[in-house]
Amino acid sequence: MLNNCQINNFKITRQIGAGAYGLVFHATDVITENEYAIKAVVKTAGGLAGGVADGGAAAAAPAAVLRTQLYHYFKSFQNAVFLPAVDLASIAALTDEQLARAPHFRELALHLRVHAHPAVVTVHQVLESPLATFVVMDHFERDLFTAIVDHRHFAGDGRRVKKAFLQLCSALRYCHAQGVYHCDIKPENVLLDARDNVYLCDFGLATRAPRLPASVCVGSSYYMAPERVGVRQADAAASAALADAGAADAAPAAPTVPTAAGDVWSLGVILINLTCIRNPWPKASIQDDATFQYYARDPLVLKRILPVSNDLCAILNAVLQIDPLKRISLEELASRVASCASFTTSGPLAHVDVLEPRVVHDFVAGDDGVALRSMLYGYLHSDSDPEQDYPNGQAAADDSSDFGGVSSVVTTPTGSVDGSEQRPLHKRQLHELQSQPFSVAYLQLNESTATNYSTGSRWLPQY
Ligand SMILES: Nc1ncnc2c1ncn2[C@@H]1O[C@H](COP(=O)(O)OP(=O)(O)OP(=O)(O)O)[C@@H](O)[C@H]1O
Repeated sequence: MLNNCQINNFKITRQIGAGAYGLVFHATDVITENEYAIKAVVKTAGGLAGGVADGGAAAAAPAAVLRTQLYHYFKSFQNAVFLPAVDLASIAALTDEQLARAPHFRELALHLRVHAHPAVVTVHQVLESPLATFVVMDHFERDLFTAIVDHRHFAGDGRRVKKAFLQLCSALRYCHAQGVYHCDIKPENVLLDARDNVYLCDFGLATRAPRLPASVCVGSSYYMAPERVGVRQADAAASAALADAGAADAAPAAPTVPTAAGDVWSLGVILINLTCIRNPWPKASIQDDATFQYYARDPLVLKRILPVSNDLCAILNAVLQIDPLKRISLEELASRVASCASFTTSGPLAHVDVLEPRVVHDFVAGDDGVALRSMLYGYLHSDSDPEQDYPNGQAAADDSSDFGGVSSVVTTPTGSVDGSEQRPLHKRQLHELQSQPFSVAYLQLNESTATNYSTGSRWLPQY
């Protein structure tokens, strides 16, 4: 419907995405013919449809509402608008107080703090209109989910798996070093270029809080760490029982949990996706998920439910530590994956190349060596990163303010949302979902609120 509308020198050619917070379009620069993705983010404090204050009426189809508004906006200017660009550095430098007054810049501000890393999608311009902010980014044809599941792109190539994974480790380590925690690491939020380089995107759930209260539930359910799923009474009791039996590493519920460790867990699930084309469980909850309960009792159960080698199982056990304080660091994870000789018990990934440091360097440096220093951050800096160290009993920099007091934010594995229910988030709004073919809905505003959980995914574990 917005095809052939033009913003400055960018001609919109088609819509390529719709999420909780905006619409994404493919666009071509009419001068250079370069391709871009342009994300339109609505400029209201409540998000796409005004938040819960409107009783959910406008929230029925937020993407459609924005699309219609944009249609009329462009039409009133004969389909060509000329918009001022906002200085990127000034957005990145916005303080929390300023972002509270301009919440539509929040995701962008965090993204801009880390987009210098070659494995993070680059933002080129931010254009302001009265209706929406338009974010002009690099465009990539496919995401990691499509490459893994639909194209089986990684199924037979261990070096390709390692390249993608090591680049992700490097990107995430860079984000954490900049004090940005993604909180929604999943294949749908990783884009892929024709040379198999990966690019992290969608900082819509990112936060600068190094620790979050254990009651904050944020992320996409398949990829959420157990401490992110939310500690409820029943889980705490089950954990305690397991701990009493000496059967698990389960720790008693902590008041806050390290945010970075949640991202590391999600990477562990992505490693399973890349090597096994499966997810281990729909949700890392002892109470709600029988498979995860088995895993909590015996981590070696991974070898029974997935075709993983002993080597990979050991790595996964180090990543998927139930206690976030015991989880492996990103540096160690990258190093162990680089030197892993076997991912699976049989098939093409049963024997994979052990990577020499030079090859790792090439993989993470990118073809053109752009921003080599930041790319290599995770490999060349041996000094510990304060954001990554979580000694027991450390004074908690507890901060759930990024989540607007809302304790639960869960996105769909598909990355798309159809807006059947909404709640405020990041002083914008959430959510969603249910009717998508493999969506997961899970909204929990506090411990007493009923949980709504459904799934029907291509990712469903097959044992
Ligand atoms: N740079 C890009 N190149 C190509 N496609 C993109 C790009 N950025 C986003 N997309 C597409 O648009 C979709 C939605 O983008 P994004 O995830 O940033 O929006 P969102 O509103 O935060 O979505 P969600 O609520 O589902 O997380 C993505 O799943 C992806 O398919």
